[in-house]
Amino acid sequence: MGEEVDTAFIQPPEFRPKLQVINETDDEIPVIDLSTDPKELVLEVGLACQKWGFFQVVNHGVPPELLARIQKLAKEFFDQPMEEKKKVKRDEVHPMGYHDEEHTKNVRDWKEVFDFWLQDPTFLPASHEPDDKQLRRLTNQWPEYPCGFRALCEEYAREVEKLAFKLLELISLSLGLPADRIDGYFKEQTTFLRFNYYPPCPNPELALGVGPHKDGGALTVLAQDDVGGLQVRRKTYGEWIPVKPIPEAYIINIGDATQVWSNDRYESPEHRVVVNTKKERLSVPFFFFPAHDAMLKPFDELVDEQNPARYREFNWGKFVVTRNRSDYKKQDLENIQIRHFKVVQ
Ligand SMILES: O=C(O)CCC(=O)C(=O)O
Ligand SMILES: [Fe+2]
Repeated sequence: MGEEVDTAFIQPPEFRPKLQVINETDDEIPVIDLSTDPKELVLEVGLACQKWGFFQVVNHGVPPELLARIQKLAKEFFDQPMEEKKKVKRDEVHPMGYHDEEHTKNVRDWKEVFDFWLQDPTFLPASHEPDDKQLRRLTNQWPEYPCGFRALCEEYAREVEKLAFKLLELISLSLGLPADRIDGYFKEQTTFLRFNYYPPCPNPELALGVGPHKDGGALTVLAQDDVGGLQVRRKTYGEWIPVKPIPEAYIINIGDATQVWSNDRYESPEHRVVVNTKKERLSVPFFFFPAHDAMLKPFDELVDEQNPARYREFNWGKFVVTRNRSDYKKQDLENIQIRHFKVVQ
């Protein structure tokens, strides 16, 4: 044994990954062809959302050469000296930019990130205090190098946004709702994109690239490279299932907002990223987040006497800001989760 990771990265024993190769199962995360006949497509999406909350899509409309260019650009950014990356370091005033101390559940993740808002500026509540009605105007931080970074990031984000809206419509239809039922929550958005860079790790049995978590928004549209490492926790037996890299496909997962809207018909799945000793890995998630003033609760159409609402209404902006408080200060209490809005039955 040579190097050892810093203790900040060490997962509690129950969270450490078992690294033996998981036997191939015939029960894999579904791959959905978006060029399928619309009626069939809605059924496939509905089944995938119910069973896994995770699926991959092909024939999705995002040009593969654009994805290849953005992956190359992101890699060039992370390959720069730390001094250069720190010029766009994220802090409390600029919550977007470069960061290498991301924590999930108070344990440090083995990765570096670069974040940017889809909409510049983006508005969020100034504080988590319920009575504070002030807003903060938030803007992106762009590095000087690699050249053309901003233009390509913006072009890529707009293409993935189209795919995200298409998926939102399919999800809406699969719940028996009109295609545009959810669109209104996204006129103004708090969506952001992220580059996740996972360097090789000397102790992949002790640390994780990202600890177990659920994504917050409506859905996530994620590109991964060919290395692998993303795992989803299966609902029925609870074991961790790898999400197989498929060239040019996007991985889609349901987030907390959709869980609330659907009144738990679709659940936001738990997932994590394992790292390895040899290969670096890059992933590019698009976190499709509603507007700061969106009020979230189960859709009336999905609620009746047999199926009462399982969540009380809450404000999306305050939820996000409360969650983000743990980014810079270690919190004693567990971070806010949607189950804190659950109605006790
Ligand atoms: O890197 C990945 O494959 C997934 C990362 C992830 O879950 C996240 O950034 O929320
Ligand atoms: Fe995630």
